[in-house]
Amino acid sequence: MTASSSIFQTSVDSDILSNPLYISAGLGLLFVALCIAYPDRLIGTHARKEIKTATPAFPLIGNTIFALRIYLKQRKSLHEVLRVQEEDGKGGQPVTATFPILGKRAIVINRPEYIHFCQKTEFENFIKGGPFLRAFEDLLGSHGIFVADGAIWKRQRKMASHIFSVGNFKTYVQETIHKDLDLVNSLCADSVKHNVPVNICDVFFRFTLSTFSTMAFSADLNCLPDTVEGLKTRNEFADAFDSAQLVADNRFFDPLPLWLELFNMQGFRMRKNIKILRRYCYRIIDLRLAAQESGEAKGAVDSKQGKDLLQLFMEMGLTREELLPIVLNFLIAGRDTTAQSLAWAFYRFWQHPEVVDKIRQEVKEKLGDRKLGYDDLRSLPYLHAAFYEAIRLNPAVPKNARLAVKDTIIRPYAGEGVPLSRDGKRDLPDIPIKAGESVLWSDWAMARMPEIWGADCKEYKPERFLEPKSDGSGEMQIKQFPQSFFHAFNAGPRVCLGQTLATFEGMAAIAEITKYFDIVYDDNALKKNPPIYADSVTHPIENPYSVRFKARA
Ligand code: HEM
Repeated sequence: MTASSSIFQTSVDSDILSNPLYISAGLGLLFVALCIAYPDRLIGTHARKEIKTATPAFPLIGNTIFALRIYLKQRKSLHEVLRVQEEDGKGGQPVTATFPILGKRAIVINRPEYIHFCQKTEFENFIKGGPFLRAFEDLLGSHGIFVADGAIWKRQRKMASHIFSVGNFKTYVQETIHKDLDLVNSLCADSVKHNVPVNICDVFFRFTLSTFSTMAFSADLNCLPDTVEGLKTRNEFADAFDSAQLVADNRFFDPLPLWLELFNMQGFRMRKNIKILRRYCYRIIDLRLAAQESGEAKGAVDSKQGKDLLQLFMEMGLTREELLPIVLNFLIAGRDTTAQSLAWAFYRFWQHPEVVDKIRQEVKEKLGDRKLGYDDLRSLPYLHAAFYEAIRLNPAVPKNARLAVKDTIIRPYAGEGVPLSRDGKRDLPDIPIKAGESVLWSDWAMARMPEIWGADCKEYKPERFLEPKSDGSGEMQIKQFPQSFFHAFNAGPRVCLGQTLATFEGMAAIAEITKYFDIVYDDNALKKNPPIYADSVTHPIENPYSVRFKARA
């Protein structure tokens, strides 16, 4: 090449580079090429042809708008998951979505067969990981049982399992729950006396907070009054806890970096809530530390009823600061889940008064004037079924996710004991998943899928949980579904630790309240304004309802 032609060439190049028309055309071409390469998925993600993509999906941003609508509260998360399942995953098929959250790709696995694989067959490969840390670390710490993985989680689980021993149930747990139910009954009687309605959802929250803090921390928080007047004192801890959970849940759908919370309302709210919660929990911990020093920590370390949860963790040598997230993690588990389940159950009772009649009849026949004891759990199958059916339709943890540690193929029929679809069909594909991507499921959506629960899945039918005993007596017993089928209590090594406690507490509360009182619902209010869920980590009622009570003769 001659010197003149090279000078000529350079000037043409620089002309192209400085000509806005050429630059725009080049960028336009690049954009079109990228849109062709990523027609319905987030830029940089791998194609996943085996599974359908959730709608709406756009070139380069994938399903970001889907997540943003939930984040901005324009759509309700559970309804969106169900819509995607019904429209894009017809017949209960898996669906996938890409967005700048949950490892850039989530695969919706709303089927027991997939859940079994991720929570049992390859449990070690599907962890809580980054998304949970991002949402919860400032609130629940990185070491709390709900957030931790691996050895830290295992240690906490082992330690906590001690308080759920049968011995503990037959003494301390049973006694504490009935003591608090006596307070609930006095409260209901007081509302009859003054003929005033009571926010029953609030009463359940106070009841479970009171019983759990007594059982786990031997702390009386004075949050459960025995008069209607007492309900006027708001529970600062509960308010802060509810608000913090709403923020934590929103973070799962927030595509922006978390440090922006330093400057926005969401961050401000969270910091304020955490301050209140810490103050409250430190009160519980400091009371114990003081009692220990003065030798007064009697109930907590009494060998007859076993050590309470706080004592068990203290003996691990944890500091005051390390104990804080443990107290919070267990409070969220012990308070919210059971209280919300009871609030939804009593709403179902409004829709199905015949269920209450059957519960009363069973309780009268089997218990007479006795209070429900741990040994009675098996002899009240209808009450049990009525509570579980309410939990099926309104599970306390309505959606959940896990992160894949390494590349794998999710095989829906791997291994023994895999629960198959209702008709025993093998109708699901294998799903390849890459390290860092997420699986997502919703027990709330699964409860509404005919492929899992049959054509009447959306109806409240306790009979679903009943089957005849095999001894030919004609008596009924509670039906045992595989964990990944009736999945409201989770499955595999991380199955709910408090299932028996929650079952006992819920059944005892329903038995006691319906024994002594008729519940008078405000039909007009409930028809006009039926309970809807708030998008949260658990499943609270956004618009709690009130009832009146009438003493039964
Ligand atoms: C109806 C009431 C309840 C329901 C539906 C329920 C449901 C669940 C679910 C779905 C999980 C799994 C969460 C996850 O891993 O992401 C879980 C875990 C757990 N639950 Fe429950 N729960 C209930 C009541 C309770 C109660 C009363 C306690 C008492 C402390 C409790 C203690 C726990 C604990 C400690 C875990 C963590 C287990 C682990 O990760 O190893 N739960 N529960």
